[in-house]
Amino acid sequence: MKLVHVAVGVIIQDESVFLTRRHSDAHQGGKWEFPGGKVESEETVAQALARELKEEVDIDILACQPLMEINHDYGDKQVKLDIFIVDQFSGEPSSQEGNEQQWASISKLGAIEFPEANLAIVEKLTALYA
Ligand SMILES: Nc1nc2c([nH]c(=O)n2[C@H]2C[C@H](O)[C@@H](COP(=O)(O)OP(=O)(O)OP(=O)(O)O)O2)c(=O)[nH]1
Ligand SMILES: [Mg+2]
Repeated sequence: MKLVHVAVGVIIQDESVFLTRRHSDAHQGGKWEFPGGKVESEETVAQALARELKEEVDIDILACQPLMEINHDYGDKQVKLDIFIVDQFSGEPSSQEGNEQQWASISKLGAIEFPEANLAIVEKLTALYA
């Protein structure tokens, strides 16, 4: 089974979070996600998070805090998500890879289609911020 370690950034501003939509042909395609991606072998999780958020949404992280870690088995792929709250950054997040994007109110995250592993993230964000 393929195991992937993923750094994930919950970019928060004014009680909303920044989401991008996964390409339809990607794993979990078409679903909304928090920007992020695979931790490369020579990187720390923090380095991977900074690199992915720069590449995918063109922001520089000024401060982040660990939120939670989720291990999830999709059947075809096992993921370990290392999730961080990113509440201080420079630049305005904007999808660099042509994906759809949106700022979504934390109180309305329950209505958005995420990959299954994200359910626990939505629950925690709702409890903390909504
Ligand atoms: N970025 C991100 N990935 C998520 C979330 N929820 C979730 O299950 N995943 C899964 C989907 C993918 O299997 C994996 C992320 O891997 P990825 O393929 O997007 O990694 P990457 O950005 O490095 O992209 P690439 O190497 O394929 O170009 O984690 C989420 O909220 N954000
Ligand atoms: Mg990615």
